[in-house]
Amino acid sequence: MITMKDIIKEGHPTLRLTAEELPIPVSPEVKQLGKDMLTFLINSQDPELAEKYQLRAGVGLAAPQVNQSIRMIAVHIPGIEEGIDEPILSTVMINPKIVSHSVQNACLAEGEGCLSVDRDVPGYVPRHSRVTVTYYDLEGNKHKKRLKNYPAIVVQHEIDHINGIMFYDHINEESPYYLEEGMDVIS
Ligand SMILES: O=CN(O)CCNC(=O)c1cccc(Cl)c1Cl
Ligand code: NI
Repeated sequence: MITMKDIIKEGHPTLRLTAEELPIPVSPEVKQLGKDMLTFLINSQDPELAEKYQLRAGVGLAAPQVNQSIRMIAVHIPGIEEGIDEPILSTVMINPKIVSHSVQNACLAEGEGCLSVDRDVPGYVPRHSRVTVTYYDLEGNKHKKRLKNYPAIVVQHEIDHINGIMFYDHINEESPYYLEEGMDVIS
């Protein structure tokens, strides 16, 4: 199982690489890694397991964060009523690609955090408010999803990772809470 010791931290060169596209269908090893990444997220959101294995909670994870420079991400975004209803989005995306996006930008009111960054980096992270993403699942099926709000933000954070981008690269250095015209602040 993936635990915090498997997650590389900022300064590790792999986090700044552009990850390799994967041939479809993926190998059994890549399939297993994808499943392990999703399981990590589910475990990290379970208070008992998180405590037991000292996991920091995450709603997304990208393969480069476990030192695999391949274009695979996992997202597990719980429903509002934690544990009661279906997660909003729970899947592994292979070769995810933003094929279109809104002109409008959005950011999370609380900013963003990253398991590969052991420090708080305050500030708004401007991203596309809405995205259309194509990707392959672990079985090799192609999908196209239109995302908005929190799921759209999380998927963009993960796709950044496979392109060697960290969330704080987007924060305005002079004025971290600068709000661009028309920016949607998501809370
Ligand atoms: O790349 C994934 N991580 O680093 C996992 C930890 N961060 C989060 O779960 C997280 C927290 C806040 C906003 C966003 Cl967008 C994300 Cl993604
Ligand atoms: Ni991250």
